[in-house]
Amino acid sequence: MGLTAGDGFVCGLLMDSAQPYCWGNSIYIQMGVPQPMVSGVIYSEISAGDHHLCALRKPDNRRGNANTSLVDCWGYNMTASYVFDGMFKLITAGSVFNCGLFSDNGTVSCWGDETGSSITSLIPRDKRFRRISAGGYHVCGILEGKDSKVFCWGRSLDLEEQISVAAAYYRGEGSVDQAPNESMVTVVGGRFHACGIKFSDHGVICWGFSIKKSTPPPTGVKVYEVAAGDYFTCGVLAEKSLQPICWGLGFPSSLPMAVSPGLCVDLPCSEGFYEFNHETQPCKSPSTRVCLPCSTACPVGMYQTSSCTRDSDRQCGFNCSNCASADCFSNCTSSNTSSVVVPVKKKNGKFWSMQMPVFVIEIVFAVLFVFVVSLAACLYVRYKLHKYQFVVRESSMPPTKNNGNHPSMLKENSKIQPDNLDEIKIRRARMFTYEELETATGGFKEESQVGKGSFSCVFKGVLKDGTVVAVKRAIISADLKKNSKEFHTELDLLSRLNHAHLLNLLGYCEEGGERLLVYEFMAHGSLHQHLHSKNPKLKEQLDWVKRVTIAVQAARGIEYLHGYACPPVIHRDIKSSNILIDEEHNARVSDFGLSLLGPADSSSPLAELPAGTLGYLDPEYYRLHYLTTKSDVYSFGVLLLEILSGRKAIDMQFEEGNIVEWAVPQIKAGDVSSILDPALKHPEDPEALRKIANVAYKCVRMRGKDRPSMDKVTTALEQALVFLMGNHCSEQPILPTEVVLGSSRLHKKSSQRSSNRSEMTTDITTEGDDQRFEFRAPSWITFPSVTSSQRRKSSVSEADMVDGKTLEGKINIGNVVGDGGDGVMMMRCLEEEIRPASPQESLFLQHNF
Ligand SMILES: Nc1ncnc2c1ncn2[C@@H]1O[C@H](COP(=O)(O)OP(=O)(O)OP(=O)(O)O)[C@@H](O)[C@H]1O
Repeated sequence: MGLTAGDGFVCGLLMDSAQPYCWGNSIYIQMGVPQPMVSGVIYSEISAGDHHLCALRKPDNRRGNANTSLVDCWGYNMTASYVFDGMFKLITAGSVFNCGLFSDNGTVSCWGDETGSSITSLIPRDKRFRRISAGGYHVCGILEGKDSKVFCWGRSLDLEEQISVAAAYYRGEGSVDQAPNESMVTVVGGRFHACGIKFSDHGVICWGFSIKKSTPPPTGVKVYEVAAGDYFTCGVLAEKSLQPICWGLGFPSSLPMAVSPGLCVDLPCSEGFYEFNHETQPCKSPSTRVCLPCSTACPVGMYQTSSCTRDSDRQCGFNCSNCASADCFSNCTSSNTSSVVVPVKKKNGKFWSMQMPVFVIEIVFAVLFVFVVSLAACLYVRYKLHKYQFVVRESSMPPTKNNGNHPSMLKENSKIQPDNLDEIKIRRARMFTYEELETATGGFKEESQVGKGSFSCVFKGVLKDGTVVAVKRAIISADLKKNSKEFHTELDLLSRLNHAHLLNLLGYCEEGGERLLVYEFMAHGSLHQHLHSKNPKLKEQLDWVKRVTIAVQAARGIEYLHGYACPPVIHRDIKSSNILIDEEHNARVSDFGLSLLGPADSSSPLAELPAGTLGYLDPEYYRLHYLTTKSDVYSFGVLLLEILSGRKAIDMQFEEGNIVEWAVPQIKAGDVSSILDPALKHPEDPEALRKIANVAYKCVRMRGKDRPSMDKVTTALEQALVFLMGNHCSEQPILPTEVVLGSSRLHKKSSQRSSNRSEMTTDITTEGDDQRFEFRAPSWITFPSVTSSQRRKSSVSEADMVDGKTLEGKINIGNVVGDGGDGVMMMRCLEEEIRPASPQESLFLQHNF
């Protein structure tokens, strides 16, 4: 194979040096010729897994190793040279392993991550293969012999278990190692599925698991070649067009017009191959042709009608007088049971004459049906619109600040006046002209640039009225559609959300191809810049208290997204560069470009293709597309480890480059001090950091359902912060005022909380996530908003209830504000912020909760 691709990278064999050359965006496979590379070595074949590449060396008879195979691999966990007794015919890569097929005896040898795949221990030693193809955690091969049946093996128990958990999002008859009992010409492997081309009719057949929204494999078409991606497969249509077609999920949307089923080689084709003659003529030179391998035998139940010739493959036919398979029955007509194969033209003619009236009736019926349904739909929509307009006219209430912000109201309004939808959604954000922002940032000059993301550059700017802002300008790419999507997601979400620890959107600009978002300027940049700065002073600026405060604040922002926004929002890209720090070192969660509105019930996950940042990606989401709010919890766990250790989520300069794999064993062993950032002095009492490390460890558990929810994480972090600060710091509020505007979910939450009170225990940092007591921060951390006030109220009473004692003594709250004076004031604030629900809002609440 001269071209192969892994996760975010592609490699090809260079024509001149016959060495691999890679490009793309992978931290494991660098651009260029992979290193280390032995000079002068040439390769015959390459194959790439998720994060690795293997290349089969061309045999070098001069070195006397004629009967050995040498394979060089590079990338995650695989960089080494592997030597095997015997010659490999081909090599093939799964996600985390590689296999080779020996040419002399058809046996297989595999190497790589055995724990993830069990591939080596499951190799069928007694079987001989003609060809093999590996997918995610399995290998399928076509067995030698007349039958050409397929045999697959390999699995990950862990994955299988996860798939069964996520069964609602996968479909499939069984696991991928249960191949259908069919003779096949070729087979390929995806992540949890495999597909093959059937011998009988060259149609495709797939098995294993696929994601629910996947499109099914094509039927009734012949294909020449197939290739598989993680969750999709593509094939080249054999008969007419040589057009590629894909099925499954997540395949490329723009496909080339026609694809040659092989390379053009000089005529004549070698023995066992036939010339591929096609009207599209894939080969330019008249003396070259694509040579395709002749099939070696006819499948069971068929017999040879003509042998392999120079320009045609072996032809096989069914014996219609003795059909034993469904394929045979469908190929033979009842009127012709004695003949071997019914001539196609005759068969078609008769078929059409019988079927035509039926088709005509069906089409007339379908047209009538569509007409009636459309008419009914139009009448229904008209009726609804009329009703809503009536409700609006009836409503005497002018749009106040709060009711406009209410998501439910946005929904209803959008139904009433579709033309005003955009206006309503982005009502809080001001529209800027491009010129205004260009002036504010000095023409987007380089010195104004404060950061750069994958899809945008961020500039510092000063508006005419003196407001300092950050202007995020989407990098103008050919894919304006993608830019616009992320732009609108962020614009839409930020316009609806409002929380002290979410970055505030001030405005936007959408002119021509330009997409700009205007935010409050965060004077201290991102948490990433602080934690990973080469400047030790910048690192030290965030001492332990500041770091943990930032963690608490970020957790609150995310908790708001999950628990109080309606519908809940899954951020999908929680990482240190998306936690921004303002002048007073308060944290704001930013970058909603990838966010999704989740299902109201977090136990029903979204099947979304993975997006996010490597190192922070929830494995369950990454592998299974199982996306819930717990995916954000995983990323937040990685962020906590980053805060504690000062290490990047993935840092290949360390032997254990992945922060989770490095830190979790140490936390589990109780050795938290060894993961703490050496740039900071260890605190006198490391208990608080130990608690945070435990929270982080729970957040990064493999299964989402074993991770705590964000509200529990926040509670535990707040408690740790109190431990960390001791008495002396408790005089001043360290967390700024939260402002949470109306969310209907709120009402449910608070009532749930009060009804749950009796079940609550003390600490999520102790084992067992069902411990429900939500310890809340002491009152000097002010919560004059709805959520916060309610929390505070319940916290005080909950704290009072633990073991019948108050917790004051235990945690030494210091200047606790009693439930008297300030508490009353806070409740008044609450009423001012959230007015009583309007009739429409009440209706919405009743309807939804
Ligand atoms: N409001 C802001 N104030 C100050 N600096 C900001 C602001 N917003 C972003 N930045 C800086 O710009 C950088 C890039 O931000 P952006 O959100 O575009 O990308 P990212 O999240 O780092 O990367 P990606 O988009 O690839 O996930 C941030 O890391 C931060 O340093």
